[in-house]
Amino acid sequence: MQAYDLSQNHIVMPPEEIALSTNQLQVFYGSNQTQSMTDASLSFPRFQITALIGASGSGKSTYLRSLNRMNDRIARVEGEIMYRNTNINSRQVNVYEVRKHIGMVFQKPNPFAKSITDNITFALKAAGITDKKELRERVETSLKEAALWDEVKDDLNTSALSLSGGQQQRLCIARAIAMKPDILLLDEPASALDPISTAKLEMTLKELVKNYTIIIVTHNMQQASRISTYTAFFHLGHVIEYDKTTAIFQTPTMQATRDYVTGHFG
Ligand SMILES: Nc1ncnc2c1ncn2[C@@H]1O[C@H](COP(=O)(O)OP(=O)(O)OP(=O)(O)O)[C@@H](O)[C@H]1O
Repeated sequence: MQAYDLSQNHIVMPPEEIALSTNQLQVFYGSNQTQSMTDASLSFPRFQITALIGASGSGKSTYLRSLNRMNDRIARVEGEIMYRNTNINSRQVNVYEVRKHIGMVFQKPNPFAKSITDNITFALKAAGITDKKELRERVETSLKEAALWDEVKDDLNTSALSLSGGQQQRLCIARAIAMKPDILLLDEPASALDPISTAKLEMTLKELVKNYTIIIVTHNMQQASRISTYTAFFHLGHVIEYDKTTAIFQTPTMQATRDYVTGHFG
């Protein structure tokens, strides 16, 4: 692979209101503390979709998972993660509170082996919501927001495992937004889906971004350019370039970005 100068980068500060930002985020894995993320400083604009792109192993998931402290048990994460004027990477901050505000959807749909309703109410009940009417309303609202309601409204008590992969992934989105988060993190949410389910998921994300700030890891560059406003390009644990998606794909500043988006990478 061609060696790029990793000390150089091009990172813009979006002019919009910022929902979440990281300052010099560094991640170290394992007993020998291998550094997998170096000084990632990015700001994510509110009510926009930001895509994280880069080759396999470039650190996209490592970075994404750090944002709601999913790496706590497997890595040492240094640096600041600023959310509502608080550094949520501080040990004093309760991770369960963080995850109420910053929800996550994973690569493979992972509904619980429970009914559609129970998938959504499980975390709500654990958070102390017991009022039946409120639970019913939250189920309906979140399924509508995740564009799944019309397909499942007559089968709410059937097993979530009987849904198609695309429906399961939208159920996982519904489950995440039932907690009324501010920010949704999605780690390659369409990688296990067929093109029709992928298109439906993308349409859902375009609707959701009216109410949520979305950060999505994707391997699919067409997907990044279809749905995101901003894109960050990662390489070997470094953020090389962060800019408007149109700039990243049409007029990238850095050689590594140019090579990656034109398929001349490696
Ligand atoms: N749990 C872990 N323990 C040790 N090293 C890890 C762990 N998870 C990731 N890494 C390492 O961190 C680096 C970045 O991996 P990461 O999964 O974040 O990249 P990625 O860009 O998301 O890749 P992919 O697109 O294949 O998912 C890699 O070198 C990987 O081996």
